[in-house]
Amino acid sequence: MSESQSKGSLLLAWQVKDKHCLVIGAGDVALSRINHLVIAQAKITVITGQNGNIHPDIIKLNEQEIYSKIQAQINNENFEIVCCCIDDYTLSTAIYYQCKYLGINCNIADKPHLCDFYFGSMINEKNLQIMISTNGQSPRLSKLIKDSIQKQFINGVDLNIAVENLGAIRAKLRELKLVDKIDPNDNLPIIEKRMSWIKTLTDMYTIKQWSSKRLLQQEIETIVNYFPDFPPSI
Ligand SMILES: C[C@@]1(CC(=O)O)C2=NC(=C\c3[nH]c(c(CCC(=O)O)c3CC(=O)O)Cc3[nH]c(c(CC(=O)O)c3CCC(=O)O)/C=C3\N/C(=C\2)[C@@H](CCC(=O)O)[C@]3(C)CC(=O)O)/[C@H]1CCC(=O)O
Ligand SMILES: NC(=O)c1ccc[n+]([C@@H]2O[C@H](COP(=O)([O-])OP(=O)(O)OC[C@H]3O[C@@H](n4cnc5c(N)ncnc54)[C@H](O)[C@@H]3O)[C@@H](O)[C@H]2O)c1
Repeated sequence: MSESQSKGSLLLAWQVKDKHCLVIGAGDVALSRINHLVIAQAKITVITGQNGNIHPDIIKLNEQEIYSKIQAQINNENFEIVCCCIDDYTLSTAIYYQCKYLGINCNIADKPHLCDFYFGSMINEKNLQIMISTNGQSPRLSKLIKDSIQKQFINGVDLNIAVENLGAIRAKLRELKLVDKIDPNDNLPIIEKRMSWIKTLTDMYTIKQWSSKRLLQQEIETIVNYFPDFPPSI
């Protein structure tokens, strides 16, 4: 890789649904980690301190039984990730090395050299998620950039409607169970055709147009039935 190429992190959409994730601490930072894990539908365990300093929203979530608050030993559990958000640097460092010993990926809040992954500023609009990272250079700037992107949702463009419309069209198209006329056992030509069709269709209308109206099931079917041709452009 040449020096001129940019360097950053590997930004992924980590699938932790139903996987066991551990949050240590119960303050503001722990709450933000928990909220991200709730959205990702993880199985969450929170270890709180013994001084009773638990964020009220964490208590509320627990009452809703969205996650289970139990005391757990890291050693006895197969955790997908560990998020440590406590105000005890010595203990955090020990937790980091214990996680490394056990091969668990972990994030020690605000200690970049003790993080296998960073949290970024997140926009969570149902299926549309946007993460901003400055790779540790300026978390506050990450937040400001996120806030400025988020204004798009307030200014009359609900991008999530575009996500839903195109998600539904893609799902309907795949339901058609198309087969290749030349070789019915070969799926590849159909996949190629389907991908190229959905790419062209997505590009035919602007993001604003895709966001302007939630399509009805019947309208989705009408659009998909044009395949391999296209509906008229607006
Ligand atoms: C984005 C966000 C996500 C989240 O935590 O959910 C996040 N920090 C947020 C806020 C924030 N954190 C800090 C401030 C004070 C102002 C400032 O410093 O700017 C503010 C601003 C505020 O509170 O408004 C202090 C701070 N943070 C780190 C250090 C250590 C260092 O720099 O060495 C210090 C200095 C501590 C000290 O001085 O001792 C380190 C990390 N913080 C990260 C993430 C990772 C890098 C992500 C990236 O670069 O994009 C990384 C590397 C590791 C991690 O923690 O995962 C969240 C915004 C949430 C939102 O969008 O609302
Ligand atoms: N990203 C940010 O905005 C930000 C701001 C300030 C601090 N921080 C960093 O993140 C850490 C947590 O921040 P916070 O604002 O949530 O702090 P906080 O003081 O609100 O919460 C700390 C939590 O850790 C718990 N705790 C302490 N020792 C524990 C132990 N041995 N076992 C289990 N739990 C224990 C406490 O009970 C408390 O719930 C800070 O220490 C700091 O390193 C981050």
